[in-house]
Amino acid sequence: MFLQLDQVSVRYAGSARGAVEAVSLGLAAGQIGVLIGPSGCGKTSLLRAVAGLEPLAGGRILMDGQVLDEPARGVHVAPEARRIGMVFQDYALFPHLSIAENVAFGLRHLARGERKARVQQMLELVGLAHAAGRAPHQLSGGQQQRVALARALAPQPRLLLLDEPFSSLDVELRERLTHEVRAILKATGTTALFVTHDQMEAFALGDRIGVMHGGRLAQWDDAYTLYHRPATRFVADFIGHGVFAPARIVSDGEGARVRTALGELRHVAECPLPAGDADGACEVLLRADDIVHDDASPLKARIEHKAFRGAAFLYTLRLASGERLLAHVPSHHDHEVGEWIGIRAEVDHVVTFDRATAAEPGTV
Ligand SMILES: Nc1ncnc2c1ncn2[C@@H]1O[C@H](COP(=O)(O)OP(=O)(O)OP(=O)(O)O)[C@@H](O)[C@H]1O
Repeated sequence: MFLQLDQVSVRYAGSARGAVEAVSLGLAAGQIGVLIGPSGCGKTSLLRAVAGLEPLAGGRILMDGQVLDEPARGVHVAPEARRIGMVFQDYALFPHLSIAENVAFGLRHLARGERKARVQQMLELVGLAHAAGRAPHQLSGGQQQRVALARALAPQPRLLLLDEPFSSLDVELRERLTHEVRAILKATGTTALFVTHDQMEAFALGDRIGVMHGGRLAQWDDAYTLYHRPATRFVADFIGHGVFAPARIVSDGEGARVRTALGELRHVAECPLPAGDADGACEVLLRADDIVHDDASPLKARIEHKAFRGAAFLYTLRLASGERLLAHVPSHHDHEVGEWIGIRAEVDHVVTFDRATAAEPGTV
């Protein structure tokens, strides 16, 4: 792995609990990793630790085989010696310097001609060659953030760290820039680690996504696995829309199935089933896209709430038995709150958990 974190912990003075607790992850060269999780879960602290800006309380960080931090052996490579680039939320361009001068800022070690060529190349990469002579305030927020990216990439860092780089931009621009930035990072073969709290951004950007919770890394996987095979109840709850419904695992001559209020679910082979009770009691994750609106279905649910999501409605439904469900329904099926609609479950990945207890194993 190009970037390797082993059991990394960060603890702030005066705080009983670690901001980051024993996090291990690996990122191959050229891969993009994304850390997501609720506010205060330790994403920024972990990113700052990789940058060398926070000392480790334990564990070690390696990049390209070199130990950057290992407190047990007294190793700490200074931030400026790591060749790590950073991009933050608030552009942080120098207001009194032109766009070209901003990009040239970290290139003082290069000869003049080479520096000029690199600046030109970087500005072309982010599509802003025409703005080289302008001042930062003459550019839009999205353009300024592209300059910040060009400035961070110009010294050819070994790793790029980006902390919520799009969070001050509006949704549409954010989505476009997310794709652009991924394309730029891939074109330059840059290994990068992002922090975001936006799932869609994480899915669009990350080759590997880490969900953090209470300082710990709950799961580190590709987007597909994270969504379809969440390792913990917290991850299942945090990613996507869904509910945990009471269910029972039955196993006989026909193989294992999960019996729910929506009928029996098969396709359980991919996901490990919990040990469960002796009688197979468990909870099954039913995502909004597992519940299909079907007028012909004998199973009916009452619409309790609906939220317009563009192409689809997110319906909150209630079965006659009292169970609550969420369903994504194409928005041309515009039913009223209070109406009963036919539904059925179409679950390709059946994910079960032990029946809810106060605390989930493996999380804090
Ligand atoms: N400089 C600091 N001194 C003391 N405690 C800190 C410091 N910085 C962060 N913390 C605490 O460490 C924990 C993790 O904070 P961190 O900023 O890493 O979380 P985050 O996931 O990035 O949050 P957000 O999404 O809100 O930015 C929090 O409990 C926070 O209050």
